[in-house]
Amino acid sequence: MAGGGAVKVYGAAISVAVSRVLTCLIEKDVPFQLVPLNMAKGEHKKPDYLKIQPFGQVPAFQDENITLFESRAVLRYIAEKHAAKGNKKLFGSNPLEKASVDQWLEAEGQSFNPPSSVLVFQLAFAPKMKIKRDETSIKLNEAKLSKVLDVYDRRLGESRYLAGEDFSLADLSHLPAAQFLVNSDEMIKEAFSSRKNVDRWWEEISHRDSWKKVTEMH
Ligand SMILES: N[C@@H](CCC(=O)N[C@@H](CS)C(=O)NCC(=O)O)C(=O)O
Repeated sequence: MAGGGAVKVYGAAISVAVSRVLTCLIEKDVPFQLVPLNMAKGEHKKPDYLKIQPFGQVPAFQDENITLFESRAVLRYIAEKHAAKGNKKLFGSNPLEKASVDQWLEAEGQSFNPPSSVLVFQLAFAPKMKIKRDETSIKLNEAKLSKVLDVYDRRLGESRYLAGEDFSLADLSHLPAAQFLVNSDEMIKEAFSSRKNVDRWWEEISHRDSWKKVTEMH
């Protein structure tokens, strides 16, 4: 993956926000180096790391002398900087297409992510960490996620992907959390598969080569 001048991504591929960035780099054919951090030992809270990710989270991203954080901002940067490389359709090609990608990328961050991130923790990580599941929170967030999926199902009845006819950053951004959810809970798997258009969309995006490569790194 790495080559001379490769960009650096700090964190582990298993992390949702890190694998979002890795998928984008693979789609764009941009060589990268994954720099592991030992989060169990709190390396993400050490002063040196806080200089590049002041919130003490992963990923942090480094391209020559610039550093960035916030995975969705990093996606936009990679797609703009490497507009002529790899998948050229990830971030649209005119202001209106870009606005549509941005709109659905915001929907992922503002509407899909809040319930999904709670559910990923409760259903995928808490059991491994031997933390007791919070059933009330699971029910509440499953209901919130269902409402979001209803909106997606209607939208995906009108267009092949969320932002239009091409796979974009907006679809890509959903992959990591959605994969944890459908893998770890039958009810959520059913919430995806019982919605015809969401089901078709999920089958299509989750089988992309870029995403398969990232899941192999998990
Ligand atoms: N909004 C941030 C979220 C990053 C985030 O939540 N990272 C998690 C892992 S997926 C993390 O570092 N958690 C450890 C912590 O918050 O201490 C982004 O998209 O980059």
